[in-house]
Amino acid sequence: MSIIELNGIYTAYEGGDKPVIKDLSLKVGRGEFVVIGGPNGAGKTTLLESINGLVKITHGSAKVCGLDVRRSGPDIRKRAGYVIQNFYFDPFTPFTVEQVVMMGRYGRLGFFNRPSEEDHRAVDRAIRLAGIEDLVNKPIGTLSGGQQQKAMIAHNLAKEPDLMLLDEPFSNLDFNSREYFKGVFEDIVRKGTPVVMVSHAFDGLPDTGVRLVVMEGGRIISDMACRVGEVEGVIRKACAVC
Ligand SMILES: Nc1ncnc2c1ncn2[C@@H]1O[C@H](COP(=O)(O)OP(=O)(O)OP(=O)(O)O)[C@@H](O)[C@H]1O
Repeated sequence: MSIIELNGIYTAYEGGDKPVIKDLSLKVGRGEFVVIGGPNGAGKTTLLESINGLVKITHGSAKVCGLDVRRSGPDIRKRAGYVIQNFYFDPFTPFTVEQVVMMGRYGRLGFFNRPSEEDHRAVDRAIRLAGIEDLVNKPIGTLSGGQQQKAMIAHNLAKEPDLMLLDEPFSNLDFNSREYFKGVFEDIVRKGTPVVMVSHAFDGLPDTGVRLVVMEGGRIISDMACRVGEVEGVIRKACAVC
């Protein structure tokens, strides 16, 4: 069964006169690691936000986790992790790192319910996995860009999502952290959860082989499986536009 099933979708921003995504079809199943590349403005972020219902789909059909995206955006967002590109918290944001990671559980437990033992265990696991144990009591807005990014990855890991959407998740991370999180994402895929990662420079490609999707002008212009060792050659061939 496909986790993502888009058929001929068009999407437009509020007030935008032209569609950004045009006649795009994409199927992603369990255990797939899909990397989306392409030039600035190609529609990569818009595609992620079409998948989780944040951008309006005007034509075509879209199912994610078995739900109709046009009707069930909020439910899909409870089940899909989404690490946003270049997101920064205001320095005065009144939440600690641990609270932000716990918010990843709210889709399961509801805003007003008390976290259970299981929620605390999931949060502890995510914090450990992201290597931010020393930051848990710090106000999120006082952290560096890279530390905030790790906290947001932890927030999405704590969610234990059915699908993980990542928008340039390595942009603020140093080399060692990139290598480390690449392994974390590979592990999610190995356990069956599909990952769809936007990576402008095809950065942080997993060593295990990957499906490379290249976008330009709101369309997919290339979609191919690519085994370990083939990545560079495939990118050169597929992505003269990048
Ligand atoms: N909130 C918005 N309202 C209107 N148009 C938008 C909005 N966000 C993006 N766009 C437009 O949609 C198009 C695609 O943008 P998008 O951010 O999806 O591209 P991208 O491939 O992710 O680019 P980049 O590599 O620079 O992040 C661009 O022309 C952009 O101007």
